[in-house]
Amino acid sequence: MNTNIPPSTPPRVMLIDDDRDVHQSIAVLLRRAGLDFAGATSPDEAYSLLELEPAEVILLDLNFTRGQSQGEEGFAALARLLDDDPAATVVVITGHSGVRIAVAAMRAGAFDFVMKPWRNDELLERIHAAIAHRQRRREIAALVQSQPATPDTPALLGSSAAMEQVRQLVRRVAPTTSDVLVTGPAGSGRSLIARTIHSGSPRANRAMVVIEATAAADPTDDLARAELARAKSGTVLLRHVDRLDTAGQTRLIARLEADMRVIATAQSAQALSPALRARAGTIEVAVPPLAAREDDALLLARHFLRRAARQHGRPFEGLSPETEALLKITPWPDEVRGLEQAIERAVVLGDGGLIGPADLGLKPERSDEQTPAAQPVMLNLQQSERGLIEAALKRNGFNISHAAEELGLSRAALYRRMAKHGL
Ligand SMILES: Nc1ncnc2c1ncn2[C@@H]1O[C@H](COP(=O)(O)OP(=O)(O)OP(=O)(O)O)[C@@H](O)[C@H]1O
Repeated sequence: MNTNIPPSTPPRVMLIDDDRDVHQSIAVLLRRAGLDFAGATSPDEAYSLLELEPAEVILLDLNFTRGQSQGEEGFAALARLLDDDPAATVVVITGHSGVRIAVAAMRAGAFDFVMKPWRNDELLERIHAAIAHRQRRREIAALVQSQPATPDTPALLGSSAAMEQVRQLVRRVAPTTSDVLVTGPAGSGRSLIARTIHSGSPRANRAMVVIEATAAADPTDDLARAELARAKSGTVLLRHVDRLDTAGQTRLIARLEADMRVIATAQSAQALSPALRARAGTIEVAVPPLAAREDDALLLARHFLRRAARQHGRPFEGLSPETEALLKITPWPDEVRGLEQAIERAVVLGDGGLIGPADLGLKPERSDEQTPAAQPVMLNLQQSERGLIEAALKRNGFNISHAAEELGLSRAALYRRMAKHGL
């Protein structure tokens, strides 16, 4: 989750409420008070927006479904907001008779509450108190923390039951020092989950060392050896341990220190030797493919669209209804990464209007066909490789070492491929 707030900008307050009239009146109030307003009409939209830009204070309405007054959805959102950012400063909005609910929300980690209908001066007072609290916390954290904090880990988005289970497991294992094996298809978010586990761990104030397992096991790779040594008494992310044969896996085990926390990624635990499974596979976190995540593909597509539009300074209208329908049923080669790249391509190459199926390489649904309704047009190997390299370079701010590490290549191999593709 992105928690870095530039110090000089006006404090940002996010409202999560399904009522557009409430948005309008609070937006006016906050802007007059010199604050920056951001609005989300659902918790899912809020997680995505907060990932792109953090807020000093979050105003959270507790009831989203008409007729509900017990605040279950609001409490679930409160838990998730604090889970994504334990320093989140949340002020809950409750109905006028909701004292019991307000108390429960504060016990659950809310900073404060306001009751409907509120007086504007009282609401502003609460917001300013929350902003001051958040800033004090940040100052104290800076004083206490002598080491630079771990870089922000992007939030793990998705609201399907399958991802909720993953999130629960991550929450449980993160604060321990257990070794973890993260399994799932390539591009499904295994590394992101590894980073999330690390950032929730007692060792989070030390950087996690990320190494391709093939390099870590290579006796001639002195750089990888030195990197691995840095992870002593810390945490190492060993990517793609299943790319090693049994001998390689044995060499790898020999290099792992007893007090290193190992988080490894693989397609499945099957390819691991019993010895490596014993060392690195104490707990398995299985990442489901997008196809098993209900409507998460759509939620992620909207998020990637917002992010790409912001990153590349492109206006965006959104996804066309046809695209949205197809996104729910389309299998993506390379999973979340494939979807992320397709959206970024569409934003960069598009004209800023609605994104149609063709912009994502999707074939419109044809009712007369027996074959699955939509298949992304597979790019040829050359294009895919170029796309992967370009995206890795961008993601890593054109840092060759980091991009090479992410791609599982040596720096030299990455340079060769960049030259081949004219990058
Ligand atoms: N649930 C998610 N929410 C937001 N972003 C996600 C999610 N899952 C994956 N991503 C993004 O998708 C991209 C691919 O994820 P990641 O690199 O973690 O996959 P991976 O399984 O480790 O892939 P590989 O091992 O093949 O490189 C990353 O940019 C990551 O931030």
